[in-house]
Amino acid sequence: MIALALDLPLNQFTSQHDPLVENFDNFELMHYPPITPSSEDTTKFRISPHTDWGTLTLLFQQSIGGLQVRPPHYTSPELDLDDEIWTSAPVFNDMVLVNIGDMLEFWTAGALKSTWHRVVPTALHGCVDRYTFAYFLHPNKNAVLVPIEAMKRDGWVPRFAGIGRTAEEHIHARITGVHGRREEADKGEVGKGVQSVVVKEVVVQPVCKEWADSGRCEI
Ligand SMILES: O=C(O)CCC(=O)C(=O)O
Ligand SMILES: [Fe+2]
Repeated sequence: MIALALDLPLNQFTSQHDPLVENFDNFELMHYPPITPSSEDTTKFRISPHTDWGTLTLLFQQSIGGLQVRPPHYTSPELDLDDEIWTSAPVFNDMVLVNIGDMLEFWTAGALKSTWHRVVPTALHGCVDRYTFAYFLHPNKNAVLVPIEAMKRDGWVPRFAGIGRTAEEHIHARITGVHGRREEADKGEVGKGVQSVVVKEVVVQPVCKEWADSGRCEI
């Protein structure tokens, strides 16, 4: 459908996602324990701003909320994540939320943007466990990350230094960005996993008396 929408050959992307070729697809179950009133985490991101590394991410969420997205108007690798207006993503228990990842941004020369997103604490995070299922769809690990000929355009500034790298090289670069030494990482790659940034405007409010007393409450 994405190929169709972009007027590209219908196998443009499916050919890069061959089930017989090794890839980095993974399926994660994430658990965010309730935040207790005394917890320092009440002022921090639950997941700091990042983009996903693959082609698409399918998110199966509960109605707890907390996921926010950044409007996709950036053009420069010099991102200022602090001055942005973030929009809360709607949560529908019976729907799948689809995020565009880095690979599609590479291939479409930024016409499709890898969605910046983060998870912030909301009042409900003080009361209940938050669970998310995420399916991270990745291309063949030897897929090459260059803009598709028909999508090339002047003026596109790639966020990553790695135009022409393979999907596997991109994943390794991003892992280094998150877990490795910062000076070895591309600028755009520092993000997910960096838990030390404080969100000053977000305060978790107790939504029920029990929570204020015990740190847990019944919904
Ligand atoms: O838990 C969520 O809602 C988002 C998780 C996420 O962005 C990720 O794991 O990449
Ligand atoms: Fe993500």
